[in-house]
Amino acid sequence: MPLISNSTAIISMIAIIMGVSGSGKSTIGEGLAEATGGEFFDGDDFHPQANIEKMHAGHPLTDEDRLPWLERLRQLIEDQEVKGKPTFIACSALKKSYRLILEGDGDPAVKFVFLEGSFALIKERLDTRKGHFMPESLLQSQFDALQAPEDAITADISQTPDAIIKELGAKLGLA
Ligand SMILES: Nc1ncnc2c1ncn2[C@@H]1O[C@H](COP(=O)(O)OP(=O)(O)OP(=O)(O)O)[C@@H](O)[C@H]1O
Ligand SMILES: O=C(O)[C@H](O)[C@@H](O)[C@H](O)[C@H](O)CO
Repeated sequence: MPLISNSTAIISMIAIIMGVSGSGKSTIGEGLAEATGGEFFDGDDFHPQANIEKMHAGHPLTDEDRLPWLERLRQLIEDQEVKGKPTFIACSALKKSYRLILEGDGDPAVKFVFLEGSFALIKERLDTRKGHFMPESLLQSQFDALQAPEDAITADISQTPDAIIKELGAKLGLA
């Protein structure tokens, strides 16, 4: 389902697909990358192992835990900007202060895409997800930490993945 209708390369579009655990960041980010010929990165791959182990043990991360992770993701963003390909990064980016780190000094290439959904719907999805390190028990702490962005592109996650990808492709100017 190619979204880009012409061969014009999208220069430095870095979309941070954000939201609580289980909101669909990886599913949608991978789908957008596939649909646009862009690149997808799972933010979890940039966590220190200690963070993964802490979450797996059922403990929420602190601002201090997340700082090195966010700094590594900012470096990824800067590395990707020179490639001139659409880039999609799954990253919870729960707080405004985290988003300020990711967007550097107001980097115009960075766009936040907020996947919005209810606790009940996301809990239901996490209950059926298998083989992931993140326990469903941490979902409330994710909502507690979430500071919804005022100026992000948003999508209602009660839709199907395909419908969300199509909607976001258009909102990102990729269709
Ligand atoms: N729009 C959707 N409709 C139905 N199921 C969905 C949708 N989006 C994602 N899912 C399913 O919900 C679960 C969570 O999705 P996903 O792992 O992509 O979320 P995530 O935000 O990346 O989670 P985490 O932050 O914990 O890695 C998966 O089992 C996925 O298949
Ligand atoms: O900021 C955080 O608390 C973490 O990054 C979590 O969001 C996990 O990365 C993700 O949800 C599990 O895969």
